[in-house]
Amino acid sequence: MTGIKLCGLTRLCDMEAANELKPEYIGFVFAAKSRRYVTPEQAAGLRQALDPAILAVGVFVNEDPERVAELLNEGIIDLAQLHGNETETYIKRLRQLTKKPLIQAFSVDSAQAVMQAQESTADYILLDSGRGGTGTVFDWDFLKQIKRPYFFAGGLDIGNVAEAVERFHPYAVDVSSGIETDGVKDREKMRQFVTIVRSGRRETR
Ligand SMILES: O=C(O)c1ccccc1NCC(=O)[C@H](O)[C@H](O)COP(=O)(O)O
Repeated sequence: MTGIKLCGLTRLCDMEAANELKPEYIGFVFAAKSRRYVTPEQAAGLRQALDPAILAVGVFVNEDPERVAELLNEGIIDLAQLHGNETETYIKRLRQLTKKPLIQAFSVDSAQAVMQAQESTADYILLDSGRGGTGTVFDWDFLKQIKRPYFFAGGLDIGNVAEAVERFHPYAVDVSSGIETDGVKDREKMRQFVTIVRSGRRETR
């Protein structure tokens, strides 16, 4: 069954929605330039309100590995998502600092990018359209090449996620912009997104 990651959650009410919907993962964005940025202190508070069965992913862009490891080892997050230009050397360094799992994000703009993603030594790969959290869809035809399980991201929403799951059977789908209205998470869109993925089809009502 395809897993679900609801990314860019920032508020206590988002935790309540997640607890009700039970995605496998939620994401906190620690990239300072993001409008979804949360401080480690905010994330720690939100994490306390989160059902412990749901894994919390920290999203980082070229962050100091020491800082990433600190959040993992303190238990504020369960996995780190590397969403910048992190290299294999960076991953090796992070492995020395923590045993927690890593997700490496790749921007899918060519078949070559997909091949490069497959070679990653991270525990998981995430295929996205670019910088992250932009709501932009990439050319899904590039996914025909891939032979490794992946998080499928980039512009997914309640209108296209059923097709994404049906055609590609990803390890998990990842959404942020598609479950927002006017820049904040929308509980009803979150609910619809989760229902569609779980049932494998679009809601009729
Ligand atoms: O959300 C952000 O602002 C962000 C900033 C920098 C790096 C990553 C970021 N978000 C990651 C995600 O939200 C998801 O992993 C993914 O990109 C899906 O986003 P969307 O296309 O908006 O559904």
